Amino acid sequence: MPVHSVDTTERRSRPTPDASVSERIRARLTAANVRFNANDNIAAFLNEGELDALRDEVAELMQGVLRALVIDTSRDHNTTDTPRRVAKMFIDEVFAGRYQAAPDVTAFPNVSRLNELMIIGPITVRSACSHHLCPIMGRVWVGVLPSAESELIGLSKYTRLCDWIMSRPQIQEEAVVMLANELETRIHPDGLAVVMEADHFCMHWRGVKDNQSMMANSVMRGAFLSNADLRREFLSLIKR
Ligand SMILES: Nc1nc2c(ncn2[C@@H]2O[C@H](COP(=O)(O)OP(=O)(O)OP(=O)(O)O)[C@@H](O)[C@H]2O)c(=O)[nH]1
Repeated sequence: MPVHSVDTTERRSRPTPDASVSERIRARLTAANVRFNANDNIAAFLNEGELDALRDEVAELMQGVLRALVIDTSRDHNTTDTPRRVAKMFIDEVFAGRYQAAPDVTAFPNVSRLNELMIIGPITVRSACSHHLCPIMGRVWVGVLPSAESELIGLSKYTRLCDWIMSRPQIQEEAVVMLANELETRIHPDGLAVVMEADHFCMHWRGVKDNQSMMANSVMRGAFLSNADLRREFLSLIKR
């Protein structure tokens, strides 16, 4: 008779001793019941040194992808190091927003009780779609209407936070909402607006091959929703 029964979820999420590093990380996320979609940050579930091991694991699997594509990486000098390059690009560059902790953002109290519209942008966006992992390149504008109780953050931090959120595979509709949530939590403004316009290379480079179309979307919160004049002022200023 077993001394205690093991819940099937627990058993499923427990890695075997020879589990790969990605399996160990996934087991921790599953045990904590934490979502790990393509656009989620999982930095809190990585242990010291695991990013290096994860890079090695991705490189090894990438080698398998090239093999399956019938590319002779042993004799083609251009592709010999491609698996490692791609692994490094995914983990340390284009999807770094999944694996790195949020940037440090110093917040200052709004001592002058500023309550005028601020606009930051255009902030360059580099992201990727979660369907084809093709680039999404675009621009973001942020409008903030602070309240007396708001925290103010440095200008560069808008770009850092935007880059952190965008450096993940995702869809644009979710990206703008995630960015708005992040800014709202940190600034506690009376109103927040985020507008993004971007080119999707899954539409330009492949698929429909429509080079002209882009996507624009916006998130309006608080005063930007309730005050049409404020919304108009923001939208007319970013059009300049
Ligand atoms: N809504 C939305 N769709 C996106 C975004 N990025 C890419 N897509 C679309 O996601 C869809 C994926 O569609 P699928 O039919 O599964 O993939 P597919 O057969 O390769 O589609 P095609 O691109 O039409 O060749 C495509 O229509 C893409 O254009 C985004 O940010 N938001």
